[in-house]
Amino acid sequence: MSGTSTTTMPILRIEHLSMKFGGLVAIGDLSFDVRRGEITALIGPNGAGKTTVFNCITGFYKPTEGMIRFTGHAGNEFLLERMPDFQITAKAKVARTFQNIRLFAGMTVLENLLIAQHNKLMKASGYTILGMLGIGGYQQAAAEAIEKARMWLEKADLIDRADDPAGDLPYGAQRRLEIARAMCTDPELLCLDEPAAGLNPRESLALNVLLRDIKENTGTSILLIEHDMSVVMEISDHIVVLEYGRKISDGTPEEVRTDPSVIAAYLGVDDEEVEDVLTEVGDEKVIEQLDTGPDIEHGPEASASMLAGPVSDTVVHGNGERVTVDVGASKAGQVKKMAPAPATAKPAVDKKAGIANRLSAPRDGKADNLKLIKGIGPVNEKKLNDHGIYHFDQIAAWKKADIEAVESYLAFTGRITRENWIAQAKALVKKAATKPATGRGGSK
Ligand SMILES: Nc1ncnc2c1ncn2[C@@H]1O[C@H](COP(=O)(O)OP(=O)(O)OP(=O)(O)O)[C@@H](O)[C@H]1O
Repeated sequence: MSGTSTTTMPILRIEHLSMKFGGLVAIGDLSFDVRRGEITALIGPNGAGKTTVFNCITGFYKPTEGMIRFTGHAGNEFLLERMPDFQITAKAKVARTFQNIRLFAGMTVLENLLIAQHNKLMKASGYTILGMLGIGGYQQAAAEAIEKARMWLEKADLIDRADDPAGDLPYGAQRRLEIARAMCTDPELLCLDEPAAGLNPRESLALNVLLRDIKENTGTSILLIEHDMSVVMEISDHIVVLEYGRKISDGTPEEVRTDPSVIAAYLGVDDEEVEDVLTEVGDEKVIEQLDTGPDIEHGPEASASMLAGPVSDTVVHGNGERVTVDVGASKAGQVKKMAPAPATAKPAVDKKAGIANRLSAPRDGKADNLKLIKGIGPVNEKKLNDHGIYHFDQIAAWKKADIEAVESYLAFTGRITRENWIAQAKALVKKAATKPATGRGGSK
């Protein structure tokens, strides 16, 4: 124990954490802080290692390497990686919930909250029957336990269901009950594994309210794993992003939201968006590489990850063993590697110049709806407009050199031909010509 003031110390400091399962590096050299009194979110694609981090913090796994330093509000310091799980709960006061709900379904809602305080009540009884019958502080402890349960039932908006079996509650209410139950143990750190999973928007909102209440009105710090970005961006003070067990971003919601590595690895759920980011910072080779998907031979076999593949880089463990996997697996890493663009890269204006039939503005101030061409989404429509292409007839008239110039800018080699944009554009021009009143065709 340090005994020093802890006001500026993070409640949790993860330092060079690694966790290896056989040849798979689920977490590699991960360091980050959970600051006191804040909500920290741990995000990343499926299989990125988030739950493994939780399992290391809460003592379910012993990490292969690294330190997990917990500093309580009174200056009490613990190295969690050295403690058995029950001590992490009891001494360090770290509570957690799981991805799948683990309530006592047959007990009432109130009983679930009382049983969470069982240890404290037993202690008050002096572990004797006489104690439980009223000698000593048991009665008072029991009254306090009921009062605390009542308070959390109210905060979790469950007071009307106190006497119902927990298993009868709707899903979102069960999630809140789990959190209320964890809070009845007076944790200093609350670790929540996907609390918004499966919730409808109304239930997500109720969850946000509850978590904000915990942050603002208790001393409890929260570490949250969550896929629901509406929850993460709304309530988090600090976000740490993992990809293949490595940290790729760490900052405020705004910083993380605009980090190209994150967009590519996780937030850019749509391939076109990933390509969009890469177009800004990379070249088409990277996109072609991504199109081929992950290298299964070097990665975890049956991971749930949509980006599942090799864990990147090499990790050297204490025993001298090295685990090396394909560096090229990380989409975020590829984006990072490509930025900033090399000084020799051609400026976009050169590529613009390559399209022969550019216009400075749409004719009659009205552009055609280029999204009617299969393969052109809103992002590419905007890019085409930015490059002076507004009308179907412009696309219909493209020659080989124009196609090359456009593909070079959009980084979609072969796509215009593959998706037959020219023929689609010609058909739309023809259609518009037969309905001149709609003004859709744009061929004037
Ligand atoms: N006990 C284990 N034995 C072997 N491999 C494991 C074990 N636990 C996790 N892994 C592997 O470690 C990697 C990280 O898994 P983890 O569950 O931590 O990811 P996650 O980011 O929480 O994913 P999700 O969002 O899908 O829950 C995965 O490839 C997973 O298969």
